[in-house]
Amino acid sequence: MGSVPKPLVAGNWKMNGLRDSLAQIEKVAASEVLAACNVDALICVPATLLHSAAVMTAGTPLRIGAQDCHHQEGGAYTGDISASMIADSLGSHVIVGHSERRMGYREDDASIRSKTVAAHKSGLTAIVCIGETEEERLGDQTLDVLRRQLAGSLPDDVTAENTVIAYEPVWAIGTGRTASIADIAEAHAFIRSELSHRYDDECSLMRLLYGGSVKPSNAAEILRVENVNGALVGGASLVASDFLAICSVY
Ligand SMILES: O=C(CO)COP(=O)(O)O
Repeated sequence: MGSVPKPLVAGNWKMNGLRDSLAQIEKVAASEVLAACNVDALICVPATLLHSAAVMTAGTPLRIGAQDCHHQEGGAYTGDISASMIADSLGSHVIVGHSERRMGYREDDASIRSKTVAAHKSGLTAIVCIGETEEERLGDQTLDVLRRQLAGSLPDDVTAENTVIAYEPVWAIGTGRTASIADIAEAHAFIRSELSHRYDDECSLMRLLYGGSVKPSNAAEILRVENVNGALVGGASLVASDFLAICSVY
């Protein structure tokens, strides 16, 4: 049985950041704090900044990724970008199935699965997001939702290198509310067990990130939970010092 890969702290800038925000990327990439951490660090920027950020961070420990991709390589899909465009812009990862896209663009598990396949075909690591709404949690449906999203969003041939799962309870995103430590532990143990039913030992060790109001003040407690192998960080990833403080838990 292999060992769990190095933890990953991934930032998701969402629809934030103009060219002058690249200064934050530069600070993170050049930081001695980051060089001293035992962590993989990644920031998923808007498509407009992807290539500049990737060029700026070449040769540093910081990787650059995108926030969504189309499932097709190319074609008549106005406004979309493909996984091969992300790879061509030197991005290494892409987030798929974020709840803001599941809800805002009605993306379903099948379309997220095709995006994951497209990401892998272009050599990208897919960060596949899952998570329950507040209504589903209150209705005691959390584990059913996670089981359904995992089953539907993941292809059969994933590996621990090309796929990362991000558990983001929808009600904890951007709200300042985090799930309780017990709830995070339960969800992550459940996800790990679902993976181990479906995949071989090596693969079921893929990284599981927690996301939802992670910030410097709560990161240490959350990242210490068993089966939490890193974080997907929204708001706190926009400021280099906050992002670095989260990375430095490792
Ligand atoms: O959605 C998130 C990351 O993908 C979490 O966002 P916040 O950290 O701002 O709550």
